Amino acid sequence: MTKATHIVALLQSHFDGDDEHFMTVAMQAAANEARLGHGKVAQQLRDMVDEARARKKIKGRAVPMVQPRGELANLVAAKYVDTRISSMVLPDHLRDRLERVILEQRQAFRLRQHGLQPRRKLLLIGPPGAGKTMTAAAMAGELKLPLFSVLLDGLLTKFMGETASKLRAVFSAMVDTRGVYFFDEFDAIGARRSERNDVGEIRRVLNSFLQFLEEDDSEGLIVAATNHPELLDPALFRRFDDVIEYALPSADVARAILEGRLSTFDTGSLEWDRATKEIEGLSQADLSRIADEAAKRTLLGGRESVETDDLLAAIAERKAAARR
Ligand SMILES: Nc1ncnc2c1ncn2[C@@H]1O[C@H](COP(=O)(O)OP(=O)(O)OP(=O)(O)O)[C@@H](O)[C@H]1O
Repeated sequence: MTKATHIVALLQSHFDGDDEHFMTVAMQAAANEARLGHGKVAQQLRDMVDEARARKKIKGRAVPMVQPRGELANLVAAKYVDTRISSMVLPDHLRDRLERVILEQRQAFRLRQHGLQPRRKLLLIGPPGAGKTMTAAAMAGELKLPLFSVLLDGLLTKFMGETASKLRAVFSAMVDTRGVYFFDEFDAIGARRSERNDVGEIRRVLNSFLQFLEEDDSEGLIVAATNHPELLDPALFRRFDDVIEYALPSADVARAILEGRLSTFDTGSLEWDRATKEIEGLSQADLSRIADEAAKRTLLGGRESVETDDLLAAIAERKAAARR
């Protein structure tokens, strides 16, 4: 058993907020356990101290990334978000996959203790407005991590080699600051290597990305998203831990999105069947806009309940805008 004096010293250093002394005492306790022949628990204590020290080192080096400085300021936009998976309307299979990533991240320490790696490199594919960006935000919100959106305009320059070095800066930031790093419109980076293009720059960028992704063992999440998976180099798919596919909403999902956004209104008299017939082909993003538009019509009409005509007019307007 660990000596009572160790427990007293651990408590004392905990109350004093002296992390270094806390870890020294923990190592003394480990040595004591080893002397008593309790090799397994001794090793467990040492591993925990090593892990805690590594985390501290990472934290200690952190740039205050909410305002990225220097070159990084042009490469990533940082923010804290409070989006949740529960605020998304998702088919069960998709919700299960996203929750699995979050669970693995939350239990990362336990997994690593057994030599297992949590899922942390995700590729999201699917049509525009289907919730890929919202997913990246929800991951950040659930894990209480900052969301770093990589700015393609800052990253992709016409000068050979410069983009690769900027990409390196983003990947080093991942080591310094744990967060969700979101590469939207990822096809701009991940297009096929065989594609002919200006002076081979894109090919070079892709090769760098593949290399950085492969070497990366930071603790954050890398989330790449594209509406054009067919343009991606096949080599990319297997470098991600998970490729998650998004689709336009089913009638049930569509109705749930509308109902969710209109939840502060009375929707009791809405003829849902008439409305859902009209929404085929519209995305989750279209539906949230439609709900907002119907809500405005209701409010400005001085009513408390949304009428079918409010919704049908909002749908027609959205479809017309999409055709333009
Ligand atoms: N599953 C969902 N549940 C509820 N609302 C959603 C969902 N997916 C998307 N939305 C709504 O649509 C908006 C746009 O979605 P988002 O930006 O995540 O789409 P995207 O797939 O990233 O699109 P793009 O490829 O055009 O960037 C969200 O801000 C949200 O209001």
